[in-house]
Amino acid sequence: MDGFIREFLRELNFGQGVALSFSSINDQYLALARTVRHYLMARWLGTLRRQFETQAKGVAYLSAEYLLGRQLGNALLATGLTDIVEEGLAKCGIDLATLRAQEVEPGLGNGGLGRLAACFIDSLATMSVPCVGYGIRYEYGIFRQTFEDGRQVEQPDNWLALGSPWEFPHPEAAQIVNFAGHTETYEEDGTVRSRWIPGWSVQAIPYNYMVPGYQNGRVNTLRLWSAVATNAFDLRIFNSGDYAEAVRAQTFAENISKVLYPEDSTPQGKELRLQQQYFFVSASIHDFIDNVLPADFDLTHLPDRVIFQLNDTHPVIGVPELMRVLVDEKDFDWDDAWEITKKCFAYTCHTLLPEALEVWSVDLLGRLLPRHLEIIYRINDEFLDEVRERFGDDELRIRRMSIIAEHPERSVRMAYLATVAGSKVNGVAELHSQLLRDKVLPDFDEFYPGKFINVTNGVTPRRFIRLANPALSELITDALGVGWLTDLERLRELEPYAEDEEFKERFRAVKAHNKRRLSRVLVDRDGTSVDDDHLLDVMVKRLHEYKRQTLKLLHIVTLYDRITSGEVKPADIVPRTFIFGAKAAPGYRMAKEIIHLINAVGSVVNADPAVEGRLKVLFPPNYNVTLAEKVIPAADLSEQISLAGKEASGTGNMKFALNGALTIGTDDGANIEIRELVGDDNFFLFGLLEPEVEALYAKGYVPSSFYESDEGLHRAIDMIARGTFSGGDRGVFDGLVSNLLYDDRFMALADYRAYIDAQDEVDKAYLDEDRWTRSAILNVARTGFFSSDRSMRNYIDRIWHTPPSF
Ligand SMILES: [N-]=[N+]=N[C@]1([C@H](N)O)O[C@H](CO)[C@@H](O)[C@H](O)[C@H]1O
Repeated sequence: MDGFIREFLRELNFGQGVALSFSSINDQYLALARTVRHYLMARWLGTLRRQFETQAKGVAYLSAEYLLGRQLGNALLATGLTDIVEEGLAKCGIDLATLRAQEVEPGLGNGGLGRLAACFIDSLATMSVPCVGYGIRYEYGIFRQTFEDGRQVEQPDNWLALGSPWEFPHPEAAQIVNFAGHTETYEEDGTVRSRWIPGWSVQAIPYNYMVPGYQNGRVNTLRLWSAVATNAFDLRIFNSGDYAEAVRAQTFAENISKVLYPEDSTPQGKELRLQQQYFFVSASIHDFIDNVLPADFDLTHLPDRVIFQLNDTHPVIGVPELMRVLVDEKDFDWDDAWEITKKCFAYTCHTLLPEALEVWSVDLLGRLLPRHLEIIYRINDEFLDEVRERFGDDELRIRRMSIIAEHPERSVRMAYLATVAGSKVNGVAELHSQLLRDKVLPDFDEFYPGKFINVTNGVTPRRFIRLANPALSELITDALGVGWLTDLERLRELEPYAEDEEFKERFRAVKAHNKRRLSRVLVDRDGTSVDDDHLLDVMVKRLHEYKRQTLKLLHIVTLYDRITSGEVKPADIVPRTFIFGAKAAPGYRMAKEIIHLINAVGSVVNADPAVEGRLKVLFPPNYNVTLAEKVIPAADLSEQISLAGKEASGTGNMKFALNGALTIGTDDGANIEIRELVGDDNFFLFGLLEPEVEALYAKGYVPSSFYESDEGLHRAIDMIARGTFSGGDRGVFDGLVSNLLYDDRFMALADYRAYIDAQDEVDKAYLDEDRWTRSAILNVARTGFFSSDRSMRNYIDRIWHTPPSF
């Protein structure tokens, strides 16, 4: 410990340049972060050296998003230094928790996809698998959400403002990334070749982040790129007095990595977004070839050294980029280059929403990346030749399968390009992968037998059990001993404890403790609190109509109506606190309307003495990884109520079950696999199944018919319509009400009755405390499958073939 204190004070004095007695919390946090990273440095350098010596095949994970969460706690856990640091700091009169709370989390992602990437690289490091995560170092991450009069207002997320001690910039390893310009063909030894004459370029500066394995001596690397101008400052123009023009190039370049696009599942076809995608993918591919591979490496063997995993379609421009590098820069002939490329990529699809599958117009692509468009055209021509060979001149099939869509505008279907080029295509939950094969890409599943597989998502137990829920972790370790954190299926051994009175007592005490802890956090944060005798009913995820926060709202309004109409005595209602957490994409008007209504319903319910102590609605703003770590361990009920066939997987659902919450949910995404593992008795299932949804769409869905035929639903919608939650002003939520009655694309009204009935079952179950506790323990015991370590084992065995290398 003395060693730690010495290091820390040295870092404070010589790193921060302050004496302990004059140091700010931020000084102390930065000094601590840098001290802790010292303890990881040897492991990092050791990992890099061993990787270079062994030349083992590794994963290059290409993702436009990484939702990392705070780093300090995870670094302390990985090094096993938490207790020493806590005591050492206490000796200096410093509280570790205060410094941990000082860290601003890097919000470099929108939701599930970004967090999944973070869980995956954590697991690969803990499993000693060589991996470099590649992405973008956005200067501004996902916006900070505030509420004004119940409406979402976005604030810029200036996460770097107070310093960023976990990153290591390496300007000397910058890559040049080109854009625009034109191509020209030329003849060489009888072969017509094409070359790209770019119009402009930027520099990509790498910032390295440690990805520490859990107590295994290994530290992998996350390399995030930041854009700067190739010539940042034009002195000649400056001396001519046009100061803004003098730095225009720099401003222009910086824009590329300035800010994360805040859309989740609805991509923005903006040019800057494509610039961002090409920027990090081109820099990453060149970096891997120039800096990870030995200088004289023969790229014919590239597939033996790396698999580029495409995290959704965002990095798919990497396919024509590798072809360009091999053909134009390394003089490979086309066919050889294509054979290499096809073995080097694999693609994970994360969605089922047609509007979420990215397409880029050939106009934009031709302007920004003219050589890449040429390459895509040739890939498509050769692919369609193969299709014709197999199926003859079936024009409809050719048009359906062409990477180039002709309507509504000639554009490149990135999911098709990824499927043609990828060695494997996977969905992220069983149902999702099946629907990908049957509904989204059936022609490709038929054309490429065996290419489509499933790898169900997972979450890292280091962050979402050990760090987020130390009380539960202690209880599990008391029962099972150590080792379960890296072998989560061992949670099965907890099953017998569901019948153990003392364990059940301690399990309930853990949940109550986490509720009190959450309440303290919310009191500090927003001045609100949680009653720990309330059933905590939690819905935290991005705001999207397919996730159906409106259905949750209709339940709350129904309960409120039951009490205020006198239909039910307040004492007969199981006291519930509803917690929402959700950001809406700034341009998603209906999502913002729903946020407004949640806050409106909350302010009326929370102020109404008739329901005081029975119903409470909380909507802490700015839901993020840090808040998730406090909310999820405190929850009793996990809301996973998307319309069947819409949520590819979900990962929050897994985190809740692993922390002892029971799920109320539809048979959608990974809910199905959770229900199958925990058992129907320990899951509140409701709602239309995916085939029933399709049948209702086909038959013609008339949402108002459900309103007409269900009195409870009728009353709930009428309460909203007549202004009960908007001071009697009927107009405020008119748009939302009309959308529900006459559009309701995601069938909230169709599933209303089944949902309300299931919620009444929840009330009955919760009143039987012993039954609820047993179910909660069985949820923990039976969901070890959802560790991201298991997901990684599946990727390694079925796609990557990158065994751990020690
Ligand atoms: N983009 N995207 N897709 C999602 C999430 N919104 O980020 O990816 C997540 C990670 O695969 C999924 O769990 C989730 O269902 C899916 O909607």
